[in-house]
Amino acid sequence: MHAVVCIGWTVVVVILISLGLLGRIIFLFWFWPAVARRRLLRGGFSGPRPSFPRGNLTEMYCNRKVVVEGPLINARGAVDVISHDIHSAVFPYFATWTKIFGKVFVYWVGTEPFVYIAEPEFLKQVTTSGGMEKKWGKPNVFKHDRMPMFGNGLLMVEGDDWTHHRHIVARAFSTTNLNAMIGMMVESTAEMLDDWSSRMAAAEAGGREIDVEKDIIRNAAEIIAKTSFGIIQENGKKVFEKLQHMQTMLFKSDRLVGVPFSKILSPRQSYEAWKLGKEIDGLLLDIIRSRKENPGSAPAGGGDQKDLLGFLLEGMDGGEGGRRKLTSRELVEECKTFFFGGHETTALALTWTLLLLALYPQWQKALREEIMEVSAGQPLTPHMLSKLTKMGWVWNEVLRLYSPAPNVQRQAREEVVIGEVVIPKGTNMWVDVVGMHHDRALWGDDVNEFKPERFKDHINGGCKHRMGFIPFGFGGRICIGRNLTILEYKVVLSLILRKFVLSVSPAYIHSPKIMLTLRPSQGVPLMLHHL
Ligand code: HEM
Repeated sequence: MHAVVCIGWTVVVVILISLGLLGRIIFLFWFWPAVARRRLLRGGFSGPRPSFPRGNLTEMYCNRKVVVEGPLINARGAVDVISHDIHSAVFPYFATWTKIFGKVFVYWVGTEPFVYIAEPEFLKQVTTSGGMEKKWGKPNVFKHDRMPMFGNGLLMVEGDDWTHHRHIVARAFSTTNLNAMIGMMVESTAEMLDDWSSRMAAAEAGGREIDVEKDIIRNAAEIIAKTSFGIIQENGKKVFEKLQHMQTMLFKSDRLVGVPFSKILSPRQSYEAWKLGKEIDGLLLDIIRSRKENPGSAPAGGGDQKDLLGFLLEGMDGGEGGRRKLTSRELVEECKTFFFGGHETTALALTWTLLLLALYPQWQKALREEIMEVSAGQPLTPHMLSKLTKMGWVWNEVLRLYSPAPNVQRQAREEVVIGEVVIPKGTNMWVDVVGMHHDRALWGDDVNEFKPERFKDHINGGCKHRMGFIPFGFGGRICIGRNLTILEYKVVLSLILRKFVLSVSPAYIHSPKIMLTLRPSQGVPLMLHHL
């Protein structure tokens, strides 16, 4: 009798728990999205009709056409100038929807609503004006998905933790600290250029074709690994190989982000990303532990060079202003954030630049002359780099046309009200950086032309709105690595242009594509000649 009662109660408890779970699932994935949709429509937003459970993902990915232009060299052997009008190639769905719904509308990633924004004035009003910034955090849907990559590093933390991390990390990115890293950048790049030279020695006269994208990414990964956590040893190499592997894995499963239980749909990828995350954390913790035990141990190339981790540890030891130190776990997550946030973006800015300089030899010549004049073949110094003005214009124009970070996202932590417009708590925001950087209304009729001189007299390139040019994001969360990245850009580009002349290979196919970042999906084969 007693046993029967026990079984009865167990069944009741199991049923209640199941009903509770079912209720929560229905609330999260059906009821809340339905209410949010009604409120957004009532608040004046239009947009494509979503379906359950994929939202608008089917239109976004399944029917997707990748626009490929090329080959670049026409039948007469002459270079055809390729089009930089890339918005409809990389975001065909947004290009179609903006024609129907305008520059602000709502679309759905699975059961998650996203307000699409390609209108800088609207962006300004909802994010930076009148204390709005505090109302926005990072989308939970991406946070969970990219946890093994960024953890709770600076890119993802919010609130007081963000203020605390940003304060500590910013000190590591001071000009003095960054300048001390030039040696490491030169060292890695010199190895890459020596490799190019030896590959050229084996080639026939007339130059050698090299897919610069792969090598530039590898070089940038090595530089960021050295400058972040000082690694050159086998242990360190393992870390960055695993980090790169994890990035590929997470991108593959990215396609189902926002769809309920998507992790269960790709269990192998989720498990492997988790496992890789654990291995990387373990290796980084070892590096941190040994650096804490031997604070004087030099990173990378030895001597008095320091990496970002070294500066973070040093800052912590000061126990500044009674602030809490970063824990070892937080340091691991910052190191991963530097790696993921820092290497591919910088490498892509460099890769697109090499392509554009190969396409526009007059600019290649102008930059080479500037470098020769400023450095006269001597080792690069911070002072020399600061005098590379034209290179600065080219840098900005590349970031405008081929922005490595093609979008920025946020999620409303509380209700956002701007006049008649109401954005419910929990709604996400997707800022289309590529869309704004290619908007004729903001830049004029030459919007899709490569014209670095537009930055000669205007820091904003003559864009009609202050927030229409945002390669590094906006507001308080603007990229913390932007001074590091321009330094690396100038060092690597100067070393390449001092040694090689670049032209476009007939094999190049112009096919930019979004893979988290904006990448040349078919690589960038260039013809290299010694100067
Ligand atoms: C061309 C190169 C780069 C581009 C285009 C770029 C772009 C961006 C953008 C758009 C954001 C804002 C993200 C948001 O608001 O959600 C950002 C933030 C960030 N970037 Fe970069 N980045 C570059 C290089 C770097 C480098 C070299 C590092 C570090 C080594 C870095 C580390 C970060 C971090 C930690 C944040 C988060 C800042 C915060 O939320 O306080 N980035 N970056």
